[in-house]
Amino acid sequence: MSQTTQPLTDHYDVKRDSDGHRYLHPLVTGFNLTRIPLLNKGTAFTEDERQKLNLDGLLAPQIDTLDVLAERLYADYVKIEDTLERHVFLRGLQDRNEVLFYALLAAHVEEMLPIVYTPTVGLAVQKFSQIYRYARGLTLSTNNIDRAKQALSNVPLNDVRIIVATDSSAILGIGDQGFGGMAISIGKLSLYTVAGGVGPDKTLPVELDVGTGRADLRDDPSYLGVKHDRLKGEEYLRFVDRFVEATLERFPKAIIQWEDFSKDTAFMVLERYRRVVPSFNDDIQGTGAVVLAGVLNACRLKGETLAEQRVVVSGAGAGGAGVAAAIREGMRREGLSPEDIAGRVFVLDSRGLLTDDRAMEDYKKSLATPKVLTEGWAGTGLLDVIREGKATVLLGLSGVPDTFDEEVVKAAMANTPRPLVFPLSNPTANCEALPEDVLRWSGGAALVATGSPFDPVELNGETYPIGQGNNAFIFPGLGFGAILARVREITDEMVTESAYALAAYTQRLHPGRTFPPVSELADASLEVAVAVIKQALKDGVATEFSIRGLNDDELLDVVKAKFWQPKYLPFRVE
Ligand SMILES: O=C([O-])CC(=O)C(=O)O
Ligand SMILES: [Mg+2]
Repeated sequence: MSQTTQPLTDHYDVKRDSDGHRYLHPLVTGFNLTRIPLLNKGTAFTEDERQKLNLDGLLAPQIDTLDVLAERLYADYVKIEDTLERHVFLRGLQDRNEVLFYALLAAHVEEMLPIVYTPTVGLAVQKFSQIYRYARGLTLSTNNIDRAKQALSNVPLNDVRIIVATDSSAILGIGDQGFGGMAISIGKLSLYTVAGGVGPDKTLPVELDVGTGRADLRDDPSYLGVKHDRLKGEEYLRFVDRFVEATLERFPKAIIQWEDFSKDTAFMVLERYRRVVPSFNDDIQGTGAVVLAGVLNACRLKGETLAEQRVVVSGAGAGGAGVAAAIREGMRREGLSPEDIAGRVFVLDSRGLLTDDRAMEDYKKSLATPKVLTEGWAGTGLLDVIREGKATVLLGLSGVPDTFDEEVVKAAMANTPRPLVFPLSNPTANCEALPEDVLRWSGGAALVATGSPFDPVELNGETYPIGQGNNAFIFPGLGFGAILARVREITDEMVTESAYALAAYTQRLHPGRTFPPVSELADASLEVAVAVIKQALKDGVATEFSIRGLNDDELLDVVKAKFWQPKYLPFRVE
């Protein structure tokens, strides 16, 4: 094959000058350089670069700085009213000039997170075929899975460290989305960079298009995914095996975050691969950890412990199961026995309380309440469980709006003056209750946190900030710590430590809150990363030598130094 037919995997080297400053040595110049989002600087190419890189005459005469470009883009951005249009605008920028995208995002995290991430990303997933513009990430489908290695070799990156992969079977709370799930992989990775310090050249969104169970998508001529039913059973596993095999070969240092797999595949995929490739499931483990952190903080605000609570988890999918497991682990750490815990954590699916006499999927069995504990109860529906189980904490992971209605909240208030009510499902339309309703019904007494962003609630002259209990507070730091420690495996303890690190961060800096403000996502992630590295060392899964024996402050310095910042590096051709 001639040079020009090679895939574009080597388009630059990052080098250091004699003073240790980084610069880019481009292997591509001229017009092509302006078409590579990781390298394009738009009008910020300097006069010298323009001349040396064959760009002379191709750009506007004006030479801008990154800051000026970001301000100009922001002025355009705010003129757009529709949130999906804003998402498309930002995604377009990401596909054109990636450093500028991250500079803009970093400068407006709180404002733009709801656009690149939940809730707008939910809409972007649903409309993905309509808003699709450029190639980004890796799509494996039944059309090309037999050529997975070739497909991986076409990815224009050489050192991917973090992959977010989805089979789109349970996107957020909105279910099977077929090919559109790619938007969630892209959105999660934007957070890895802006909040988790992983350079965009080290990130790869992956869509595993195994088909869709939705006939409406398959029949839609504008749908861009493969138009057959989902692979199941052996065929499904062989598909994912091939992805993992090809990934291990091409990107041996990569970690995989499994995202939005339905309960039918999430547990199996996690267990099948977590010791083959360092990986974790964001919905089971990330959501579990973030909710544990928020519940610990809310308990402290009440002057109580977690071990004193009685917890109802509404929803037994990946998120619900993960949250129940995390809460149980938290109670175990506070000294409760398995028997004590069994009487304090109640998990409900769409048919009511999981009790051990019921027929159910394997993964639910460990979540079930012993039937004997419910003897004499009036029933096993949500209200019955809250009343009979004396619930003090309500965690919504069902994806069903209005699950936590006034009667439900008042039932919890009969058990405790200040119940924790966390309607956590995403996006906003799938949230179990609106924070302002919960606060109104409880006269401001309930402690409320959600999964999607909500404005503070004003009630009787008081302002209540609504904590965002989203796994965005966990996965960027968890993944970054795992990358820096070069782990062989991501252990459950590493995930649990990330929860305690987030709780500690919040308690230290925002003692009145359940979660930090989203503007501090990156700061919180630094501390999560440190805790994850420490636990990786303790668990003997860290292979990175240079972090051994460092104290907390030294580890924090390492994490900060490695945190990628959006800057245009100078180009040099020798
Ligand atoms: O993406 C989010 O906002 C949180 C999450 O993982 C989910 O809801 O599935
Ligand atoms: Mg998710």
